Amino acid sequence: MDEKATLVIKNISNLITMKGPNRPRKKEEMSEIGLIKNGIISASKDKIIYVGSGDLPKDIEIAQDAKIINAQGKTVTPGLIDSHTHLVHGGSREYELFKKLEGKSYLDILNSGGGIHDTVESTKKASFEELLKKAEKSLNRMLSYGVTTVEAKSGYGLDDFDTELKQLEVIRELNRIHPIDLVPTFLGAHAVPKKYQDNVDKFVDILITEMIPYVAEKNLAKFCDVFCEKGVFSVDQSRKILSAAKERGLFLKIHADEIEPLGGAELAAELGCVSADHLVGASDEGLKKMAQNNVIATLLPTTTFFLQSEKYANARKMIELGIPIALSTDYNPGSSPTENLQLVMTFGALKLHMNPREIITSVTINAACALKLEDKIGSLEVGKKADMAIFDVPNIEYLIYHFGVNHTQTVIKNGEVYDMISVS
Ligand SMILES: O=C(O)CC1=NCN=C1
Ligand SMILES: [Zn+2]
Repeated sequence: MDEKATLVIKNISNLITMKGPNRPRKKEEMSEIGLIKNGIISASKDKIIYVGSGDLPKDIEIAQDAKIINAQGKTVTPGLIDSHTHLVHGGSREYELFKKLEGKSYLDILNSGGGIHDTVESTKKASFEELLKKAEKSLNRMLSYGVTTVEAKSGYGLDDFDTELKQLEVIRELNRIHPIDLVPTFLGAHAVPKKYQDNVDKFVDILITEMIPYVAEKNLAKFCDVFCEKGVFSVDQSRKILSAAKERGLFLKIHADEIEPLGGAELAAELGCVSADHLVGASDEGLKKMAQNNVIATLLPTTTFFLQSEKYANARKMIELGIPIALSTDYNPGSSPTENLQLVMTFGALKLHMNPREIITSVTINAACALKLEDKIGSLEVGKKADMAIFDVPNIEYLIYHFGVNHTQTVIKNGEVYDMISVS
């Protein structure tokens, strides 16, 4: 073999490879995680060159300056993937939490001019540098949780296109300077701007004729997303926006049926969205159509928790129907102010009743598929990116069970080693 090993992780008590087809895993496949006991994995620079058990084959030469890590008693997984975040934003909305505790709903606050509109103001006022520094701090936290790829949306400029573009340019700069790989999503249709409250269709036209063509032409986003929700964008308006984006070559995502069962799941199936996200209120009909059209369900249980709802997305029904599940933080200042994807995994168990293997699948290969990156990441197989997390836990069950703390010992990103302090 001509590539020298620059990294070897050996004596891995639990090596979770996620070996399998490079497509969204569904039903029982979600419980097949490619576990190797006493595993060994090796990389040459940023690519995986060997995965197995025991020792490296004799024909693999180890470079003089290779990093050798002993993972006895540890669990190694593919780098975790957070496939739905509002990473780049100004300000914060801690005061909103206490309004909700007084009984105000998320939509009450939004429709009375607060919520997303407050973050729009803060993001508009924030400089490029301030947004970059704030997002960089969150990315460092995400890396510390074992996350190696993150989707990041615009959506706090709305009709102020310069602010939408500022967000997308911050994401592009973060991609250049930070180890984590970011995937940009245009979410100009995140809320109806105040000045278009009485003429929503006018704003829809501006999105379709001006913003989306520009974002697509400048290659500033891979996905287009829309907040399809009662009092935000209707199914028809969402259809127009996403259809225009599809015509311009963007892949599609949709915030669907987060609070009210509007028909976002049905629309996701109709348009061939890569993923439909939230789905707390999704209809049985909509879920069936998603299954028939291979739409991934990206579930965001910490959002449901933070909105103090007792009704969680019906993950068990979705898995039964054959819908692939991804899990994500939905990190944002209003409804899920946490970067902790490990905590989301615990919610996957306690609130979505998923088993530990389904949960690992949902933050690795299925999340990679939700970003159309399954050929590069999401499993530990020869030729894929050397993106891995070493958790200081005896097995994946412990990673999910001992919650609210950070179990990461080391993160490997593109073959580079980032040691974290971890107390299991
Ligand atoms: O409130 C926010 O800033 C983010 C969000 N968009 C749709 N649901 C939550
Ligand atoms: Zn969201």
